[in-house]
Amino acid sequence: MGLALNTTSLVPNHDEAELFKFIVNEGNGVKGLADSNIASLPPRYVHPPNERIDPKQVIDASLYLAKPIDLSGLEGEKKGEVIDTLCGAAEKLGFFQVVNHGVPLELLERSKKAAHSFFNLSPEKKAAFLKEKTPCRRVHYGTSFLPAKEKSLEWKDYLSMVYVSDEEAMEFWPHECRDAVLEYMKAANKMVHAILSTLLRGLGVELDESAVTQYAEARGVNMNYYPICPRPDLTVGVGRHSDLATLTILLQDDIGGLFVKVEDNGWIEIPPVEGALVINVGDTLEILSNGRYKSAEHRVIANSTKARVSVPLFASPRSQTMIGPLPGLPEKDGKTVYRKVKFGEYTANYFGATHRGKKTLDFAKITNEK
Ligand SMILES: COc1cc(/C=C/C(=O)SCCNC(=O)CCNC(=O)[C@H](O)C(C)(C)COP(=O)(O)OP(=O)(O)OC[C@H]2O[C@@H](n3cnc4c(N)ncnc43)[C@H](O)[C@@H]2OP(=O)(O)O)ccc1O
Ligand SMILES: O=C(O)CCC(=O)C(=O)O
Ligand SMILES: [Fe+2]
Repeated sequence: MGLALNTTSLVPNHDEAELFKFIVNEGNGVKGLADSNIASLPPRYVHPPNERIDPKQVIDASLYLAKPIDLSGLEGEKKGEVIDTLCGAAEKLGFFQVVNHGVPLELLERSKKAAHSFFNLSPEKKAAFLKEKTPCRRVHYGTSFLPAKEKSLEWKDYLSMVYVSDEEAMEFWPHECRDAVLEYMKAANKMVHAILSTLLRGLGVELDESAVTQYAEARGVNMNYYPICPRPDLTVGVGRHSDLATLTILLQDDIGGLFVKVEDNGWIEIPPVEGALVINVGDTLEILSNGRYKSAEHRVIANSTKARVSVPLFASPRSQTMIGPLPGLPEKDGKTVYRKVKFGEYTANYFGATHRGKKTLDFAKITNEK
């Protein structure tokens, strides 16, 4: 369907329902809107000023962000230093970047290209993966986070793929990206295990290898697409949130726009570094660590000159796995910050409400600390 857009005024008076149908229900996405050469931002994309980043809030990243960590050091004589840096970064900011991570750089390039290939498909082809139409509930395409519940929409389309088996992925994931995504996901396994094992052991409690494995045995990959935006200053790419999983491994391109919250309502940008992967602590790891490692609040801004892609890989427990502070930690810490919850229940709560910073953690937080 074509969409008649008023391209003259700053915030045109679109018919909101028609716009929603075009973007969300018919699967044109925000890319479909951007491709119709809008010169201004529809009101549904305008976020309140307190949800946008004021440049005055942006702080020098080097005050908080460690230099990219060379993971090859985990196997050499500097092992102790690398372990301390990883644990320190997870504790202080909850975000860090890694290089020499073992994932071939050529695969990172192919994964970013695969994301462009998928989002450049015709709206009809992408719409075949909408939640209501997809032949497999573990793969779906969408826009924003929870469009039906959100007052203001995010300037982002996404494809979400939860991995269960090669057979399912080969049959149901979009052909344009499935091979690169599967290879990327598998090539990252060793790194994911090494980072998680290091962080959990850094907590100083007894832990066997199977415990490390069970907290990161499930895999999901998203591909995010942020089209060129006429007014990035008025909207958001992804709203303030913390991630659900144990660890997120984020592949970003060279455009930038990912910001992490620090003290006093300041925000730092995670700058694109060629060949590096961004790692962040998710809610699950904050819970497992009894609050020691920080599931940092982050968000993405849109861009007025280039379309951005990112490919987050989520490592999490299976839905039936119970998550709570690791045995021995509450005793060691002298307090219990989180209760035990089934990961599937935590997931349902996470996806049940719109982005609201770190509020998702309240579901498992013990309010009167014991
Ligand atoms: C979009 O904008 C975003 C997103 C985000 C943040 C994103 C994330 O952090 S995503 C993290 C990964 N994604 C998810 O977990 C998606 C949420 N999950 C679900 O909706 C469901 O878990 C499901 C994927 C739809 C599966 O549901 P269901 O089929 O009901 O699952 P189960 O009953 O648990 O399992 C059925 C069956 O399958 C087996 N199984 C399930 N998962 C796995 C797995 N990962 N690996 C292997 N096997 C699996 C399970 O064992 C069951 O088998 P049975 O034989 O027992 O039947 C942030 C910001 C944004 O803007
Ligand atoms: O695009 C990015 O850089 C981050 C996206 C994100 O935070 C997410 O998908 O959870
Ligand atoms: Fe995120």
